[in-house]
Amino acid sequence: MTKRSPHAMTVVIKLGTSSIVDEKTHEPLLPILTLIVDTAVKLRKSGHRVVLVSSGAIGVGLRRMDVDHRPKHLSQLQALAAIGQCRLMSLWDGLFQHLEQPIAQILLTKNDIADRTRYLNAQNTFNSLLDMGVIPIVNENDTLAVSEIKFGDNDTLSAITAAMIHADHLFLMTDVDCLYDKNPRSNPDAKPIEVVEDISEIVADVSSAGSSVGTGGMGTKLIAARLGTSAGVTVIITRSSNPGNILNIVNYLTLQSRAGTPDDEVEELSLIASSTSLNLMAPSGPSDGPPLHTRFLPSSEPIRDRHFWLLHTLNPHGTIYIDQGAHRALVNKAGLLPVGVVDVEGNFASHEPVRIVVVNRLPTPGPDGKMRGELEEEVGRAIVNYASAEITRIMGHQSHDIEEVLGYADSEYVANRQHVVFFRKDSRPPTPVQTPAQTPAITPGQTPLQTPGA
Ligand SMILES: N[C@@H](CCC(=O)OP(=O)(O)O)C(=O)O
Repeated sequence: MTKRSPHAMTVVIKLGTSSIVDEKTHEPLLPILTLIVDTAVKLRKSGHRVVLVSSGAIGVGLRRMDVDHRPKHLSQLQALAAIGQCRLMSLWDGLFQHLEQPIAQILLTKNDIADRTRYLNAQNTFNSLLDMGVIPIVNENDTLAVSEIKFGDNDTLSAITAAMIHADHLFLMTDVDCLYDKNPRSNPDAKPIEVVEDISEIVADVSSAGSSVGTGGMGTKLIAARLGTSAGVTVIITRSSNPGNILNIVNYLTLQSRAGTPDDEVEELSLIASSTSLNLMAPSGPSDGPPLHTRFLPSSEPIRDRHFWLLHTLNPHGTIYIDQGAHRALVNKAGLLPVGVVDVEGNFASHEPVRIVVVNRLPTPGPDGKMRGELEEEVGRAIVNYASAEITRIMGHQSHDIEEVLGYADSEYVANRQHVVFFRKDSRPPTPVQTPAQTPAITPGQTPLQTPGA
């Protein structure tokens, strides 16, 4: 087992398909992979815990089978992923082997972690591997995943992984340095966005699509940033062709977080930096400081563990509409009583996750100033004590009537308070990923962000 340094950070590095294989030839991009391996091992040697989230199975499979284009059929994609994943891992293992760094493969589907026990098992396995000094390499289990149980893109998978293991930093490596306030290609005065404090305040131009072999793009990175920061992870977008930036940024952030700590500790960190051939005092960015990147600051009230799991890893099976009184009661820590339920949608069983939507029946002025009779807002998620058919029968009733209505009463609550979780402003789930042409701005707000591709 490796002894943990007091300054050890847990760092997740996500590499998309376009950083792993050439977009046209699908040949592995060995220079980038080698530099990532070098960086990951240096981080390990500095005492940090490292997880790689590596796409590329389908890309490597395309090369192996000499197929030019990503096929449309799911079973063909899954077959290519099965072919490519073992070659991808053998590529990583070969490179890490040179530096005597053990690795492990973890393949996940959303279904694997929707079950609480399996989620905890995955978390324990990650922790054991990290304690053993191993670098886990994660990918979606493409061969098994169908749309209902898919994370969909590895940006989201990396954010869920980072949240699960309480990572300090998540690096989303991409083909641009950072986000800009304007498109830098057409606006020479475009300024890099270095720090994003509140992701819900920004409008993102997400027209930078993913590569022709991957599924992600800048839109999914912002979604991942929202997920990661809500769980207390600092999310960083930086250029994948220069993985050495990761070391500089981690050391910069470590020093920054220890500002005001005794000199001997800072000296120790500087020694770590110099042992990894870094000169913290010599900036490689455009101004004093770390290399160019966009850093999304973590929430000061992170949603972790059970609450994160409930909000983000479960696909809701239906919706319960509640009135404002029930909402107030939930906010004040009471359970959800049937009397506060006004409608039910979907077909779900007891103990399944559902959306909680508050219905405001009082006429209220809409954003355009016009009065609206009814406003609905999804406020959170819950695991219910009753099935949809049962809730439809008991809604609007007092709890003491449940037995009379159903013939039995398993609980006085439709959902116990500890099984209800509310979204915070920064953690509301995003709308499903759409194609770039359809993708709207992520959140209405003040600051437009752009990428050079936009
Ligand atoms: N799991 C898939 C990759 C998913 C995907 O396309 O992710 P990305 O390249 O990050 O947009 C694979 O290994 O090919």
